[in-house]
Amino acid sequence: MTQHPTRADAVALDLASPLRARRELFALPDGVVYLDGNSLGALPRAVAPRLQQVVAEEWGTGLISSWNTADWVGLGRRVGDRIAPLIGVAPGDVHVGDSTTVTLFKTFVAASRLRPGRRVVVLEPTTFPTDGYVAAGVARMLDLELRWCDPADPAASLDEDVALLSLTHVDFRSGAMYDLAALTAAAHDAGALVQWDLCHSTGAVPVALLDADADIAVGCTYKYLNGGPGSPAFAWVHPRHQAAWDQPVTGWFGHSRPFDMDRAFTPADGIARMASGTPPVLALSALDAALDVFDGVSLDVLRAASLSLTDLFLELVNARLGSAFEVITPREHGRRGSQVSLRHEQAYGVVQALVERGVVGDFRTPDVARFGFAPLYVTHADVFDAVGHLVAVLEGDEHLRPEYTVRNAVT
Ligand SMILES: Cc1ncc(COP(=O)(O)O)c(C=O)c1O
Ligand SMILES: Nc1c(O)cccc1C(=O)C[C@H](N)C(=O)O
Repeated sequence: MTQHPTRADAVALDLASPLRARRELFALPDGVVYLDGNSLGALPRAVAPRLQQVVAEEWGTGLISSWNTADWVGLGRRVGDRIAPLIGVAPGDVHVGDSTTVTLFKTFVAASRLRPGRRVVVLEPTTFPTDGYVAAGVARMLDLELRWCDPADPAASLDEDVALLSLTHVDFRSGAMYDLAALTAAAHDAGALVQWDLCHSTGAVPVALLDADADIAVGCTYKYLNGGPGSPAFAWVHPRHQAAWDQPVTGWFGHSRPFDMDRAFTPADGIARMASGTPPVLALSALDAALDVFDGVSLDVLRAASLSLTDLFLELVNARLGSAFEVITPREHGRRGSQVSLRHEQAYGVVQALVERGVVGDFRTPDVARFGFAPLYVTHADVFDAVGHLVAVLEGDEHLRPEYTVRNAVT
């Protein structure tokens, strides 16, 4: 095998990293190398005390008055304001409150209604399944046509019938990243709107929605934003579309004056009309505390750290494992998110054997081992150790254990 960086080299990179103090903001278990932050982010230390305070004081003592005294009503907007700089938009334009799936339902419907003469919604077939399921449901409901594009060239599917191009910025399986600005421009050239699913980019990859002149974006907050299992998703709608934005779940929290209890629905101004029902205050509080870890972090520094980690992983895999795996993540920086995916016939066994050794990645059917590199808490030493365990798993045939022939893990 070829020469490769040593563990001392990896530690030196960690010591030189401007983010080195950030890892201490997370409560990671000892002895675990956590490379699954692209599925569920680690726990920031600030979350438990904040939840304790919200439960005991705001809920327990403040009771109903906390809607006003603790401004529970404005919590979603405040959290949205903290996500805004991470996706390159202005504060006041980000809604946080529902699951990604429900948010996508609202945005698919509202976006299609902005282009009434056009009947086609374009998606890449490699998208995360929920995006496709929701788009199909909306297409059935509104009598639209779903058009699956060539993932390598989504722009080729655009024509004068397309209302919306909806793409996932970073692919959940391969970690490949689309050129957000170029594809936004291509959609606009065809007279279509563009929606970006930012689940796998927000908090790890700089996103510049306003600079790119995008129309709509949706993303979850439990991956690189570390909001915790099931934390609410965000939605951004370009201000030019907000006045005409007509989302289908017109509940009282999206009303301009909810407590007037009017019979008629009058949507709130701006992005606030994306709300439907009572916001998930405990989940929003956890997310609010979790976002502290991004305070003072520049997106360029975050990106440099992410690329340094994925570069090192790729270099070590290449040098120490040769052709044992097919790397399905693009090697060009401009096309790579913050994960590396390796194809192997026994990928499930590989991932399970690694978990046994304390290295947590995940498996995606049928043959992909996925490793996410959350730049705020994954270190270069983690990367070095993970590859060492990967080598040991293959050398010891640990991935071939009979118990791994049945796939029974859900994540
Ligand atoms: C690209 C993408 N979209 C949507 C989702 C999921 O939606 P939800 O948060 O509703 O489970 C995921 C992951 O779970 C995802 O990776
Ligand atoms: N949201 C998840 C869940 O509730 C359970 C297990 C995994 C997830 C995920 O987020 C999966 C993830 N979106 C993926 O990229 O595969």
